[in-house]
Amino acid sequence: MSQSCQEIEGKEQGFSIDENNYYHPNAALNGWTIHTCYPLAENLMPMMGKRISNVKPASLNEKKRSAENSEPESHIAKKVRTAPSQNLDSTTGQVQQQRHAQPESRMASPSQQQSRKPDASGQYRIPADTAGRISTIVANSPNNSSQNRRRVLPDQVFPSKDSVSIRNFNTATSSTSMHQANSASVQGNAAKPSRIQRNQEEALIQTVVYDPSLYDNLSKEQKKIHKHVVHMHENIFFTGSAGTGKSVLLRTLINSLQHIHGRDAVAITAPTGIAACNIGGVTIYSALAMGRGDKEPSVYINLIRNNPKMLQKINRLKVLIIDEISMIDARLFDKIDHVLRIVRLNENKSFGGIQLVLCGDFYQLPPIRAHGQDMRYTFQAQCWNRAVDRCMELKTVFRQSDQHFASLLNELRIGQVSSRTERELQGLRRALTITNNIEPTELYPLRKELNRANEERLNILPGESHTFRAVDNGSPYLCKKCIAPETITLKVDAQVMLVKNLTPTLVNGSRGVVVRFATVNGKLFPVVKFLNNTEKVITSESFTFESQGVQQAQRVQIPLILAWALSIHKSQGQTIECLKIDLQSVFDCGQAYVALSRATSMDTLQVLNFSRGNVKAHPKVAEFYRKMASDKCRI
Ligand SMILES: Nc1ncnc2c1ncn2[C@@H]1O[C@H](COP(=O)(O)OP(=O)(O)OP(=O)(O)O)[C@@H](O)[C@H]1O
Repeated sequence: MSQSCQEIEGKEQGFSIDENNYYHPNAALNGWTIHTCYPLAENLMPMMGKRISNVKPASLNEKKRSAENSEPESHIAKKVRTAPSQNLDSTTGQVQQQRHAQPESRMASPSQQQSRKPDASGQYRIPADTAGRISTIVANSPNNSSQNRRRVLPDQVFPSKDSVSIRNFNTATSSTSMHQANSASVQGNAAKPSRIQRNQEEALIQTVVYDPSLYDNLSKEQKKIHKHVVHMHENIFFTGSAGTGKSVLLRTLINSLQHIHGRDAVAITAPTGIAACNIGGVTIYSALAMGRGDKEPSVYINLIRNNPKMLQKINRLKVLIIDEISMIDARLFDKIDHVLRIVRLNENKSFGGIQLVLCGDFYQLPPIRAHGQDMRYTFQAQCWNRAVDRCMELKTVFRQSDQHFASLLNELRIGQVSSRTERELQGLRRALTITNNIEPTELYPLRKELNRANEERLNILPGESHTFRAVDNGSPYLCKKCIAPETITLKVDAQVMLVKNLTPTLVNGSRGVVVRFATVNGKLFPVVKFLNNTEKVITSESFTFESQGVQQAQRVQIPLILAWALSIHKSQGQTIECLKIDLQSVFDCGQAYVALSRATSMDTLQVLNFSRGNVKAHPKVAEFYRKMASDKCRI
């Protein structure tokens, strides 16, 4: 009896295992070398460094194998993580052309047998359990082209003709292991790779390590969107009210997509610096070298064509992620579509064939538009219907556990506030109690209001002032747009907010209070105690600005802003524990909703000047969501 995993893994790939557990590679695979073995890999370890040609794996203990077969996925994953990496040192041969071999019994499981048949769309699926167990990398192209590589995630679907790179992504040590495999390859005996090949491999190694905990922590509805984006490669717009976990899902998608396609193939963008910073991206304008986005498409097309580096960068893109899509003007969206189709020489495909992942809530802040321009949401763009395959809506609110508060916020979202809700919100005028020496963050619609509020609070503090000046390089225009201020004056007890991710727990938006100043390398820096009780010396960080693929400006400054008061604009996308909002001068659609929905509970929310009159939702948005609901686009 001979079974081939060809059907599971891709058309031209595969090997057979006969009844004696001998591996018989297909002709196309003859000569490939196994480099890295992770899980279940006691049986594969002896194969490392050997070419696939009648290699006999170490025999498996049948009992153990059947026990493993019945183990849940998470157990398997644990094994993966603890696979002994020192064994990898023995690897020799070609780079990362590796083969996964599974025991016969596993391959014959009913779910996998099922998976050998293409689904309705003619694609093949690696079942979740198989993907979790797969341990090595496969490349079936003798050219060893990195384009032929893809990572397999649980339940991933892929076209049968694809070359599939299978790698255990469950291990945090995977990049190290790849590196080991790679360096081992340099010692290889057979076809020693050239420097160019090695560079290509190095580029591949830069790929992102998959973090399984991100996916595991998603809710069912979030996982469903993940599947449509990552495994079905659809152009998706996903939405949901504030606090439904859009950003959390987006971060997971970014991790998965970068892991699969490589870092450079995924553009992570947002319309504003702070929103981009929130997801570790750049503004859409800088990602696509579109300046302020106010010129004709032909200008950008020429600019990109005349910049080989930028052209290469854009041609390499496989996914374009745009967060806070509600703030992108329809005209800009159409312009991006036009430019990408032309520069990528793929005029017939929306966005030049790049997969779109759009995220946001159109009930929140409206598009950034030039003075006097009419409001046009992205869904009003000419290319919207053509470009977006599916709209999906998250329904479970995580930010507010109090259902009453969540439904009250929903009234604000759609701009239909009952008189009872109005009374309730007007009753939130009382002052809040101060915890941990951190006072409520105040939100204002206008920048001048918040600057005034911050300065007033700083002036009241008795201590000595310390001013930190940025060191700028390059374009002053870009430096001015930096999220970190040109100068910031601090005193002990000043309330501050981080504007850069420093550690997994101290991220952009983390708030704290300056507790003292400390000298580091002869310079004075503030020591901040954050809400989570972590104390950290905040030293200077570099903020860089890229345009057309090259760095245009750099600002070196401590990544802090005063945070007694913030603009509603800057607050979008944040969760704020203790909040004071003055709605007197709100002027735009969605502002009141965005401001109030930052709060986690009514107990930690103070609202001044609330009236039904200053809650606005745009009728076009309401119509769009009504249509979406009637099209049954939601989850
Ligand atoms: N699957 C989940 N399980 C538990 N908590 C979650 C989950 N997803 C998100 N959260 C939590 O919900 C809160 C809001 O999440 P997030 O900021 O991603 O929401 P959002 O939809 O992007 O909100 P906004 O539209 O206001 O930017 C965060 O505290 C986050 O940790």
